[in-house]
Amino acid sequence: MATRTSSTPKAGTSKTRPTRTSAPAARGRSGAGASRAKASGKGSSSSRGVTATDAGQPWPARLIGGTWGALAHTVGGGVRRIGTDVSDLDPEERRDGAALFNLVLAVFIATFAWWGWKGWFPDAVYAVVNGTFGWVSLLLPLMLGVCAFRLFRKPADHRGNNRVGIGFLVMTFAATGIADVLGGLPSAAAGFDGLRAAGGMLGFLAASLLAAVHPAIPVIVYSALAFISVLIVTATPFAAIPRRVRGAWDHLMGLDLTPEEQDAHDRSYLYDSERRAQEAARERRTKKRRMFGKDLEEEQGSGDGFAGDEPYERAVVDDPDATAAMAAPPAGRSQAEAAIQKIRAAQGRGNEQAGDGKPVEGATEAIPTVGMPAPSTAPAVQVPSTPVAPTPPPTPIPQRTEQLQLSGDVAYTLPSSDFLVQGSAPKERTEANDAVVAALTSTLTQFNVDAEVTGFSRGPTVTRYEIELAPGTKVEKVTALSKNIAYAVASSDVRILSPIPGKSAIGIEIPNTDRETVSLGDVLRSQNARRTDHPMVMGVGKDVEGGFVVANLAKMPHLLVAGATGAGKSSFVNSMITSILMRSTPDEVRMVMVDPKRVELTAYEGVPHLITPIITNPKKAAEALQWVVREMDARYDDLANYGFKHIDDFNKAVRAGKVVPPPGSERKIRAYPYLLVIVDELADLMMVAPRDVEDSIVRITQLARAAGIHLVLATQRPSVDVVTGLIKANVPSRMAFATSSVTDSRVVLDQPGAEKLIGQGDALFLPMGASKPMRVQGAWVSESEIHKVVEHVKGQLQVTYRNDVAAEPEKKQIDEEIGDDLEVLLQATELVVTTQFGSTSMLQRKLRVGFAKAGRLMDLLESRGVVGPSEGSKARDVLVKPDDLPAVLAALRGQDAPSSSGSAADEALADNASANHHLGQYENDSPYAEDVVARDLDSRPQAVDYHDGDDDEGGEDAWSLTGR
Ligand SMILES: Nc1ncnc2c1ncn2[C@@H]1O[C@H](COP(=O)(O)OP(=O)(O)OP(=O)(O)O)[C@@H](O)[C@H]1O
Repeated sequence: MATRTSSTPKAGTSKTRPTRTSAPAARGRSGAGASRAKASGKGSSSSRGVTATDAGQPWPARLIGGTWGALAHTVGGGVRRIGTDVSDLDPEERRDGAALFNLVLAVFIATFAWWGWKGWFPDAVYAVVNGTFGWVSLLLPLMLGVCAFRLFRKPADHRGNNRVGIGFLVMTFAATGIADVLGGLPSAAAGFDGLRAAGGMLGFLAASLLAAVHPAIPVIVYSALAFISVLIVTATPFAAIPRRVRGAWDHLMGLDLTPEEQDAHDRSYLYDSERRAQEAARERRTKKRRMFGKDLEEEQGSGDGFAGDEPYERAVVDDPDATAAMAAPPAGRSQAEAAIQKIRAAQGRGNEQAGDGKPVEGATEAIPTVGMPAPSTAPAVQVPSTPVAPTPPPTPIPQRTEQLQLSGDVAYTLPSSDFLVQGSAPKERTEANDAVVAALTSTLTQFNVDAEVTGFSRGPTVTRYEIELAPGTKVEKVTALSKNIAYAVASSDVRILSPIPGKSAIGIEIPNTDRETVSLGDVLRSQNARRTDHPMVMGVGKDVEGGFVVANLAKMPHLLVAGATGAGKSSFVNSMITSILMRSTPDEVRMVMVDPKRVELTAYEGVPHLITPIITNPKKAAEALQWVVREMDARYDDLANYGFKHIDDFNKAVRAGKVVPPPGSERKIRAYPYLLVIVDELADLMMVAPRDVEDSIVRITQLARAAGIHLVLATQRPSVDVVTGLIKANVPSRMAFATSSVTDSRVVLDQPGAEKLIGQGDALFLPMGASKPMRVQGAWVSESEIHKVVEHVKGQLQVTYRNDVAAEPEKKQIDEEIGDDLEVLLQATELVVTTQFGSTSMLQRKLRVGFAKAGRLMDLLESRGVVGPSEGSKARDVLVKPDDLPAVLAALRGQDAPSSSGSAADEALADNASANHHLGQYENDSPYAEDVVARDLDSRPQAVDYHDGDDDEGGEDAWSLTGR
């Protein structure tokens, strides 16, 4: 029996291929293509009549081939029409010749096996068939008939057809084995007559050996095999057997389920993994926006929607009619014309739906941006004829399950989701998209590329058009056309993805001429954001398929944000901070903001999540990073002392009351908040203290994850001197906005791409662990929204700043830094101060040290205020007078300074003294009691310093557990 008599060699073997989309064109093309088509058996000569190569055959062969093909095609058309109105298929797909062969064989065997046709020819064939299969030959016409039917109806389902064929082979073999046993296990001596009455020759071979061991064995083995063969033929996994059996029973009893019930029923039977895969596929489908929308209502009605988000995440599924129209345009009309017509027809249907009792509300609403210049792209151009999803009413973000009770019994209310406005409804398809499809299609046709635009996913900024290649067409043929495509669609920002990750299709991302703004409110209200109430989750934006993207900053665990001026970095940082303010209390997340540009983050001044005023001085910022390192070390100490690996576990244990201070300690142990350190311009910091900043960043990024400390570094200068190799290696997540060069893109993402972005929030997001960046349109939050959120948050709690964050590092730190170099540093100080000449090469010569060591000494001198900053090849300014030398040397040695004049040395000494004093406090278990600076003495409760012990109770700092 044959499931497929002519196999299909991969068309990649041929240079030209008769296009799927146009059979007449294929016939008109080169003889090579046509002959290959024949060899392939695809719609072989049988179904397509005489081809060019047929012409080389003798006429009787041509006549038979042509007649067979015509007959097969007629029968195939008839079979396909049973129960449907589809009588024809793409000639490339048909297998009518093979199907007819199966059918003829089935009928022929039936004539003598079922109907007892006699004669020398049927008798001879019957003897062979019956002698081989025994009475199982009675089943053969049935099996062949099923195969023929499938081949006529589903010729392209190769896997299914092969499965059924293999299933029937197994079934035949098993049945002959059983028939042999039931026929009394005839011996070979019984001759053909004996075997024909049982399982034939095949049955004898199958059963005799097993029956020699025990007659029951072949019955058991072949019954099992027969059962398995039924499962193969019916494509029934073991897990689905009960469901199928029950389904069959219900069908017999007339208790069939409705499609919805069936769906629910199916799910309850599927294994978890299968269900998850199904749900993932369903989710993907719902996100996907296809060009040839079938029936939006139908998809929505299938019960796949997600509460509150359906209009955003709704999918438009393929319309086979539309695809068919693309595939086979009417003769005399170009492919592009046919596509456009089909699109218009589909669009008309979409409009009908929109008008069908479902008013399109809010479709033309743009995001109100009160009090600030609207983003240049904000109001999306409305195309009246475009089907638009109705905008859902904003659903409030559900109440957090956890009681938002701050330390000190202060109830804290998160800002209402109403503060963030609702964006305009996303569009599935606009006329601009249709125009691009037509342009792409005609470009492919003009350059004779055998490929077609099979769909597109419209995102807010760009649309990704999907192009599928005909077998044998090289990917390079499309990628080489990038300039022509850019020309055709009149956009220089065309980005080609080959392939689209996870798909056998090329993606062409083309900016929308009618782009849309993504409102942060919509992102935070999306299902993705609601799935978790993790306080560090931020709204990122929307991907190219229009799906909402949210990210957990705690999992990144550190993020580099880069892009040219005006590309959207600051807007992203704003969205990030606003997300945090919307979702977290100051007990959960604290922030350190560094804003050397002084204008970007001022709106957040005074929010209780801050632990220090917004730092604008780069030098102070570098110091703040050092504080973060100390903070991290302190947290690690606690983790180590209490035996936890991550701050989350520690916090959980604290909340459960399982962390108790050691006996004798009066410390009150509190959960540590996440600490988010945001640097809005890294370049400014790297200019003042490159080594210190790099050291701190590297140390933080290497270790801080477990301590709940996360860094976000933004820069508009992603060059190697700002984003050094060390920083890059330790900041795994990247968000690249449009960069000015491919070199910059490589610095941020390690690959090109960002230089092709189109600015204004268009970004490539490469979260930790991802191999390919994801294109997103960043979420937009307006100044007025930020203002509302900030006002609310400030109204809840009064900010409490610590004053040690941007302070000079402690003496202990200094000692550690100097390490074994104290002696040589003292000599260097003496030398520089007495000569008043701050030259590194002088230190090299006089102290006989290498260049690196001399440079380090000079840096140490700078950090202690002895010399000024480096001025290139010039000697540094010496800031200490020779008179002050003893005091400075004493300070370096860590000794008490003799009081003297108010010079830099004095200040150094004073700093040291204060550091000592500070340390003393630290050792006395109340280090930060005085650090809590209340800025505002109004009636609001104060944000509690999470390290602060309770003064009255003589509380101990969270990390002074060991009584240091
Ligand atoms: N996500 C967004 N959606 C819509 N428009 C945006 C978005 N992000 C930025 N824009 C537009 O781009 C302009 C510049 O953005 P932004 O100030 O964030 O750029 P930047 O990269 O921070 O620039 P700079 O480095 O000069 O501060 C904004 O004023 C706004 O009009």
